[in-house]
Amino acid sequence: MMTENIQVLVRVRPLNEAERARGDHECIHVTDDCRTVQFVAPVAPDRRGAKSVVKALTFDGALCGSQQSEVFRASKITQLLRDALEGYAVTILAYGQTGSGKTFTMTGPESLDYSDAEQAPLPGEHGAAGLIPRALGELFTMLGTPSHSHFVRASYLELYNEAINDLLNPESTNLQLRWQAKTGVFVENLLQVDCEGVADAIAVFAEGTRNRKVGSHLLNKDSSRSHCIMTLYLPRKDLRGAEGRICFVDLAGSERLMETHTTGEALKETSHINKSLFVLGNVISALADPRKRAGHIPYRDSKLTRLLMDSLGGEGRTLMLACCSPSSLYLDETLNTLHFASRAKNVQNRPVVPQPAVDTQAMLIQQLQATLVSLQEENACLKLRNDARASEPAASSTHTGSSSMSAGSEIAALLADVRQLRTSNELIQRSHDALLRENQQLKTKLERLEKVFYHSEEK
Ligand SMILES: Nc1ncnc2c1ncn2[C@@H]1O[C@H](COP(=O)(O)OP(=O)(O)OP(=O)(O)O)[C@@H](O)[C@H]1O
Repeated sequence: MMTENIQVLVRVRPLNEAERARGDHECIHVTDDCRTVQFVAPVAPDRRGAKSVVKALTFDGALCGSQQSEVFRASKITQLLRDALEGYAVTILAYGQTGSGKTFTMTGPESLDYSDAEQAPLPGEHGAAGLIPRALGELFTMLGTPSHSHFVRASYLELYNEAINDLLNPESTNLQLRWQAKTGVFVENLLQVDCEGVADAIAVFAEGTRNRKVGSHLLNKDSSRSHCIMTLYLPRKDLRGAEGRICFVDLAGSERLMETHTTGEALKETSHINKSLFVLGNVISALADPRKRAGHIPYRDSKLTRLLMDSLGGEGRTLMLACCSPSSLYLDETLNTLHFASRAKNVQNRPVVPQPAVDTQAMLIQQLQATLVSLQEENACLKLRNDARASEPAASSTHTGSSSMSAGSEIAALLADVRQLRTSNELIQRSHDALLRENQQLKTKLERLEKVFYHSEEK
């Protein structure tokens, strides 16, 4: 099976007003090759007294500035959407310290108002729109409206204090993670909304974004307090092939409690955020290390990593957007992000389009149904011919003795055919019903087995 490393793109935002006013300087720099990030790393003083050294890390891409269209291009979203339409599970994951620009990159600036689903700006209307609205626009440009090839359904969840909440149905909280052979890990009872066109998809995105938990602290006045995942499911209309999907993950940012002066409920939120990011770091470290890769990977230590199992070392295709602040004040956090991103680059996935299991029962039922329909048609045809013959004037049927004899025997033969067809219709109908019952029993049995398997896995 082909392996493929997680793709990593680094985005360095510009210094903000507060940082400039404070006199912070830029401590990282993207070089002209648009792949390398240079930074001044502190080291223990050497004999000549030097305390820092210029280092560089290379990624699949690196950019700075505020141009959203550049991020869209560099992320190769069009190709990723094509992959998802083909049946792959694609994930785009924004990672970085609080205030580093994850939400700006995924959604857009605060000035873009998604608070009213009806009035939400459509992609193309605003150059500052982030990756998600742009990807929604691109998807429907590719599919056309209405789409003839795929259905599009969307879900939007947040992971807040280790509880999964449905952002499209705010009453639906603390949802459970389940597992089944066909889909792997999934969130039970998570609402999936049909999107017929880009306006529907943007309205869904706006509704979920409005319901996200946002808080304010010293490093970011609109800080995400939860990890959010918007997923587009893309089943084919002809029911052939696997259902692809594309997930947009906007992680909450790690933060230093001392600096954000966090207390009370916010302190609890931050501890949960930091803990799940810590587990994410452990999972990435284990997967990035060829000696540990084959051993135990601690996915089960947090819901976030369980949700991302397929994207990290699994069968999906993943792009990580590592967001960084350039401010010298946050050099430590930025170096953490860059080293995390560098490890993530070594994580290998094995992207495959899952082959739908061949359901022989279903195929047999389909064949029987087709036979039944053609027999019914034939039957109706024969009946018509039969009725027509029976109503023909007697004169014409008694034209000659022998022709009357042959017509009579033909009718008798036809009636025998009809009787035979009726009998075989009934037999097919009965075996069809029996197969349906058997199929239902097998499905119930399979669900029971999956539950047992899932519970034993949980233990
Ligand atoms: N590339 C950029 N260009 C201009 N402004 C940016 C850029 N990235 C981020 N910003 C601004 O910086 C601030 C923080 O960004 P954002 O809220 O996206 O950070 P975040 O990483 O999502 O933070 P948190 O983890 O706390 O939610 C916002 O005011 C945002 O508009």
